[in-house]
Amino acid sequence: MALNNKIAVVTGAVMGIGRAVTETLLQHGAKVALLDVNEIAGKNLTETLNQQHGTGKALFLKCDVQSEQEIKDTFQKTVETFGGIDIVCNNAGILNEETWEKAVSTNLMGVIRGTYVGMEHMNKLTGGRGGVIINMASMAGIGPFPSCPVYTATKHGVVGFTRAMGAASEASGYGIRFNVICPSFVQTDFLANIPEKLGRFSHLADAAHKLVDTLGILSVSEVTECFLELATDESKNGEALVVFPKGKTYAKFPSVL
Ligand SMILES: NC(=O)C1=CN([C@@H]2O[C@H](COP(=O)(O)OP(=O)(O)OC[C@H]3O[C@@H](n4cnc5c(N)ncnc54)[C@H](O)[C@@H]3O)[C@@H](O)[C@H]2O)C=CC1
Ligand SMILES: CC/C=C\CC(=O)/C=C/C=C\C=C\C=C\[C@@H](O)[C@@H](O)C/C=C\CCC(=O)O
Repeated sequence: MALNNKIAVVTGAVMGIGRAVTETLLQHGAKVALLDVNEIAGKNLTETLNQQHGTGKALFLKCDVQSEQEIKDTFQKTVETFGGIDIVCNNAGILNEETWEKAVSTNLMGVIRGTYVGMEHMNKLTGGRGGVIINMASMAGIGPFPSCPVYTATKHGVVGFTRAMGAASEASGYGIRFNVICPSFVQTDFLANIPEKLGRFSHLADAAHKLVDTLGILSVSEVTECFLELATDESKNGEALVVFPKGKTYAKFPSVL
């Protein structure tokens, strides 16, 4: 699928990986709705992006992915402004083992909300034109990360949900592909103040830092390369693409059938 003139929604679009995904989409000729809780930074970034890529290419919409109503309203506004939705990147996520219910609501439920509302506009069976939904998990969605069990659970949930949606789409004819990216550590503000975010597991912060040293740190562009591959390669559906500094690989899962 070529990205030129496609319409995309990115959650958590103002910082880090989401911002890089947004910039990549714009560079490839797509129009992008940037959804984020950070209104001031979001408006500033969008002004800059429209100067770089052309007026009206980027649209900032304040949205907390914890709210189904805000997701519905902002996706609707995207359709009214740009004329449809072809690509959704459910990227917004947090690390906080203390306020763990907020982490579940943001990281897992936010992805499910964004997927289901995205489908309302994209499903070929209900008048949409199909497209691709790419969710942001983590390597912690493939293997356990002892210092953050709830974060691990949310990311395992995102991987399982995306794979199941890929199979459901194929079986139902939605015309939408569903894929998930599982990066190891990425150079963003997310990695700041890790011990404070681990709550009752803050005593495992040193082990987490050692894992960062062992695995190394990815640049956001290594993640956007994965995004581009999953967005443009029409053969990819229900895939989990794992990326770490040594390279990227499609995850293989045990089959019970
Ligand atoms: N940085 C890393 O090492 C890794 C990050 N990830 C995942 O990538 C995704 C993005 O992470 P980063 O860019 O590193 O984080 P970041 O903290 O740099 O940026 C996150 C963005 O999401 C926004 N956001 C947070 N909560 C939100 C909410 N409820 N609704 C809407 N927007 C919200 C923030 O305002 C910010 O703009 C997350 O899902 C994270 O779990 C996965 C693997 C590694
Ligand atoms: C602290 C969280 C920071 C970033 C979030 C993120 O999503 C990054 C994840 C990066 C890598 C995750 C790797 C998980 C690997 C597991 O499967 C195990 O192999 C790790 C086992 C032990 C690690 C040592 C420890 O933390 O105790």
